[in-house]
Order: sequence, then structure tokens, then C-alpha cells
Amino acid sequence: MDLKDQRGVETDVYQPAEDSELLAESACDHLGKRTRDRPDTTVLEVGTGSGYVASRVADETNARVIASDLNPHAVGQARREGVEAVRADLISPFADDAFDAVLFNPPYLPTDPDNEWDDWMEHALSGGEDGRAVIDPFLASVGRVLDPDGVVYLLVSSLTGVDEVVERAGVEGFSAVAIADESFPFETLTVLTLLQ
Ligand SMILES: C[S@@+](CC[C@H](N)C(=O)[O-])C[C@H]1O[C@@H](n2cnc3c(N)ncnc32)[C@H](O)[C@@H]1O
Repeated sequence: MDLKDQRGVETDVYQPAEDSELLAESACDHLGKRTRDRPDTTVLEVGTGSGYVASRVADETNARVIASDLNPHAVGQARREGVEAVRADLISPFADDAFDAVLFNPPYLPTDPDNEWDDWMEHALSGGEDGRAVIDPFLASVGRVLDPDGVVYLLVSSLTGVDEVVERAGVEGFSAVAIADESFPFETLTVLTLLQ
């Protein structure tokens, strides 16, 4: 049974869930305070899925929001929600220092290595064997597109290992602070801010 069946989902696009809500709520609150006096703030949401988080940030802050996703169906849905979305692998097409903030609710579930990534929901959910197969390259590359005073909002699960992500972020030159968390029966979700 693949991850899509396990989670009982029937779509190619990840629909807003508790993790989306926690990231949207905490980032809007934090970013709203940072951008109050900065009308030209530009934000990137990586892996936008349905576009829910990007829409919330656009509606609740002064920022201009751009979104990316590897999944073309997600890009289509986000655009239909009015989000400026492009198909991209992580931050690859964007210019150096382009963003004041970058948000990411990554695929983070640890997954059996034999489990093939053969559908879009697998790409939305699976973080590979240790849960960090997408998070690690994100941490290694996001600094390039972030303004030196910018901030990353990264959602992490206890299933993925918050300490391991904080340590890896440190290796990539970021200091991490948790700004929100929420516990569920099988995991605790945490939103980290990363500053260079
Ligand atoms: C957990 S879902 C989050 C979706 C949405 N942001 C939300 O919070 O509801 C992860 C998203 O990341 C996208 N994704 C996975 N790998 C990616 C990559 N290398 N580059 C861009 N997006 C990616 C998936 O297609 C999926 O839409």
C-alpha cells in the first residue's frame, strides 16, 4: 500500500491539513510584525500544493507572494486560487537574494527505501528513509535566494527529527528558533524560523 492509500487521499495535490494551518498561522503572525513597515516585502512559498499557505500570507500581510511546486497539478490549483505559482524544483529558478522570507511545509514522512516515488502524493508526503531527503537540499540551497536579513519558516515533524534539522540548519549557516508547535497522537509539529 502506498502513502496515498495509507492517508486515504484521492487527489494529486496535497490539500490543506494541520501542518498547513500551523505554518500559515505562525508565519502570518511573525511575518506580519516584521513586514508592517516594509511594503515591498517579497515572500516565496516552496512546495505550495493547493496554494493555501501562500494565499493566507498574501491576504494577511503586506507581502507579494510567489509560490513554487514540483507538481504541475499543484501549480495549476494554486494558480486557480489566485497565487503567482511556477513549476520548480525547490528554489532553483529564482535570483540570488530575491526573497525576504521563504516558507516550506516539506514532504517529511520517513519512508521505506523500497517504496517507489511513483505518484505526486508520494512527492508531497515522503521524505525518504530518514524523512529529510527534501529538507536537506532545501537547507543547503535556500540561503542563496534569501536576503541577508531574511527569514525561513520551516515546518518540521517529530517523526523527521527536529534536533537533526536544527543541527543541519546550523551546518548550513542558520540559527533556528521554534516559534510554534502542536502535538497530535503520532507526532508533534514545529515551525522553525531560520536566520542567517
Ligand atoms: C506536505 S506538502 C505541502 C503543501 C502545502 N504547502 C501545504 O502546506 O498544504 C509538500 C509539497 O511540496 C512539494 N514538493 C515536493 N518536493 C518538491 C521539490 N523538490 N520542489 C518543489 N516542491 C516540492 C509537493 O509537491 C507538495 O505540494
